[in-house]
Amino acid sequence: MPSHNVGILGATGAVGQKFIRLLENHPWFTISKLGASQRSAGKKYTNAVHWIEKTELPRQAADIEVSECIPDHFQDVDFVFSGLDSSVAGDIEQQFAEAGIPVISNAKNYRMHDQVPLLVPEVNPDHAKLIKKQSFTDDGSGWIVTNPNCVSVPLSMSLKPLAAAFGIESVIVTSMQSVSGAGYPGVSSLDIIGNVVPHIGGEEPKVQTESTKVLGNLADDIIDFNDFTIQATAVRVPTIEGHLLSVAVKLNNTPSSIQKAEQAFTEWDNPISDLDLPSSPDNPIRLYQKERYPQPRLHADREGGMQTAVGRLREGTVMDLGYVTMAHNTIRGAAGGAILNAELLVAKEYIK
Ligand SMILES: NC(=O)C1=CN([C@@H]2O[C@H](COP(=O)(O)OP(=O)(O)OC[C@H]3O[C@@H](n4cnc5c(N)ncnc54)[C@H](OP(=O)(O)O)[C@@H]3O)[C@@H](O)[C@H]2O)C=CC1
Ligand SMILES: N[C@@H](CC(=O)OP(=O)(O)O)C(=O)O
Repeated sequence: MPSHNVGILGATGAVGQKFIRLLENHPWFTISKLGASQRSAGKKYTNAVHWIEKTELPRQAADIEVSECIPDHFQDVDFVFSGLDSSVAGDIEQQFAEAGIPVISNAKNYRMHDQVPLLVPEVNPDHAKLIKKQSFTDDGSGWIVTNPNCVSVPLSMSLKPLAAAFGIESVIVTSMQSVSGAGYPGVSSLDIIGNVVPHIGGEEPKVQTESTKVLGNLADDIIDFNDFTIQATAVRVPTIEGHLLSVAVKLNNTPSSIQKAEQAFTEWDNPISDLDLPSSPDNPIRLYQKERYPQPRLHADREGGMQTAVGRLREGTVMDLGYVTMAHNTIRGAAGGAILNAELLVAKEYIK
């Protein structure tokens, strides 16, 4: 696979740092530009960033001079990843796409746009075709692809096998979200230590819509959203990484036994397994049988933080099934998910 030069917008943020760590020694992508706000521009990355990753700041990134997020400064990259703050991501990402620089974004701004794929490679790889409908540039060179919110990722991944086997009518989900989801410095320690905060601003509407787009059907260049309904409650809990979701689901066709529901997970075929993408987990969904699993501290890092865990699968009393699911919010739910999207788009030759 040819090597690609990439830029990172929002490189100094919590998600930007995760991009830098995950791209160290990436076989296809080399970081050549880093962008952040005026506050950081002109400084060496090592002096601009407050590094919060457990691993050493990669040498190659440490010495890069941070640029403002202006397309002219990024002319030598093949595409950019965006971990920008959503208050600025909309305008900046549009400017890059209009300048003919593809944007693989983790921000929420374009997720629900008609022509923007909301991609989870194992769930809706075909939605990438929407790229060709975008009109940021006359020649189609600039476009935007997004990944879903860090709750919508494990929700979509875990619903996919059930949707394929039984169809989904409705979902009730409660997400127990780790503090890293709020970035750095994030939630005040006085609010979260020894406590649970039963509200995360703006989160529930995203969770209630994004997975119906991800699980929608693309026909004639239009996504027909899946018609299941979702009721979401988003809660901040004092874990550090890994969002754990409690899910209850009503299906169109009730499985005849819990074993049939288990089979939906264990026999589900990963549609991109043949592509051998560098960040692709061997087992994108792991079904745990132990009643006390999955747990954020024990399992969020499995398969490089790219695996979605499912457990406590059981018959429901009000709905058909209950289960829990969990994924690493800043890897699978953010930077790692965006990198997997980029790998898919290289393999499918949207990025040349
Ligand atoms: N944390 C998480 O788990 C997840 C986060 N996200 C999303 O990812 C994005 C980033 O989140 P996070 O990393 O936590 O946020 P941070 O606040 O940690 O980082 C924001 C980044 O945006 C840059 N920035 C801010 N203002 C400007 C500006 N005017 N021009 C250019 N760059 C600017 C900052 O640069 P500087 O340092 O110079 O200020 C910094 O690099 C958000 O959209 C968030 O919603 C999505 C999923 C999960
Ligand atoms: N709101 C999420 C993180 C986030 O920034 O989500 P989004 O990418 O949808 O804005 C959390 O707190 O865990």
